[in-house]
Amino acid sequence: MNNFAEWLKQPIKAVDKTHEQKALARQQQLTKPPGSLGQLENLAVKIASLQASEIPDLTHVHITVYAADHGVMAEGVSAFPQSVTAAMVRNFANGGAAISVLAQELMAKLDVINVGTVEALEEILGVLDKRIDAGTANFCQSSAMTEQQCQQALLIGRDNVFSDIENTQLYIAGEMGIGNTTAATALASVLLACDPTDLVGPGTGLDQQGVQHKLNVIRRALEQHTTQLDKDALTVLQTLGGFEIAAMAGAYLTCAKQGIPVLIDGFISTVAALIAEKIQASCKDWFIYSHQSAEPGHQVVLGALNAEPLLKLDMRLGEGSGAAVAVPLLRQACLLHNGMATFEQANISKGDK
Ligand SMILES: O=C(O)c1ccc[n+]([C@@H]2O[C@H](COP(=O)([O-])O)[C@@H](O)[C@H]2O)c1
Ligand SMILES: Cc1cc2nc[nH]c2cc1C
Repeated sequence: MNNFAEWLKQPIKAVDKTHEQKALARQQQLTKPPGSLGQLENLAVKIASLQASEIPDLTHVHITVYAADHGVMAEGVSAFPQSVTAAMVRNFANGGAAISVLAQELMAKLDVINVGTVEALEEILGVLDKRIDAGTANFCQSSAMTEQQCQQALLIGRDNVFSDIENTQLYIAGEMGIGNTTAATALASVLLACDPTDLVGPGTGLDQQGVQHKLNVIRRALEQHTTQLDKDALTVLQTLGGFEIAAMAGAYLTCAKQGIPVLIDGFISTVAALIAEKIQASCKDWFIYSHQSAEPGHQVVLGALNAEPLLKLDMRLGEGSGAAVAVPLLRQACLLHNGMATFEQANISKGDK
């Protein structure tokens, strides 16, 4: 049995129902009309049960941005050139990207991992070089990844979760990869058995004509790989995915196996969550969905996962930025849960009902 197969077969950790009940009971005792903190109550209960704790705590957030390039960029599927992926890796490390700014404010640990940019980057302080290849292959011509590459990418995500697991109270995976909305759209349309028209969108900013071309490219790829795409989720991932998408799926599965709550970001991150869920269904018990991105397919994928995103801000940046923006809400939900007085403590009547 190799490393990968052993990891894959490890079960997903069961969520602690006792702490869910305890947290629900506490919410009923806090000095507020029951339910008046709305979704913040559900969030606190969810985090308390995922952390199996009476005092849910999100001081230590681990954010990892996975960056990679996509062979399908040869078909002209993005408003931006491929070189932006590598340039943004430098920007993450220099502190100038949105996620760099947000992570600093949250006092989160920020990792940047190069899983496969076309450009072989110089050694950059703050960037982990785990480059599998110079981008994936163009999935209009062949499978995006070999089986071995796909496994390697999943395990990069696994290893990143383990790298700071003792300190991690919440994990966020972000991505950077010009062209990756094409890969994510193709993956989701296969995994959800829907037409790519229902999912395809502008990504970084294609016009209507560009979106139509992107749709045609995706259709061509789906026709080319019909036999492969009829197989399991791992084969679908290998055929149409990206290194960063596979790494995120590997990280999500590992969090769910080890019992670490995950805050999911935008469209591409949610497609990685869908892949993880297709591999081991109960992993989604560990997921919290931060926001609904402006990319039209996101709503569809969230719906398929029965997910209720916390925010809808028309963001469509990726990098884990939407998830980072939602962290203060989660923290405030925990603060209220832990810090508010009970009716008994404050000597206030609970009312008749
Ligand atoms: O997170 C999202 O919902 C999202 C929606 C659209 C685009 N993006 C980001 O934009 C890049 C992919 O867009 P594109 O048009 O090059 O496929 C990639 O780096 C993503 O992080 C991200
Ligand atoms: C500038 C830029 C920054 C990004 N961050 C995530 N995806 C991105 C795409 C572009 C184009």
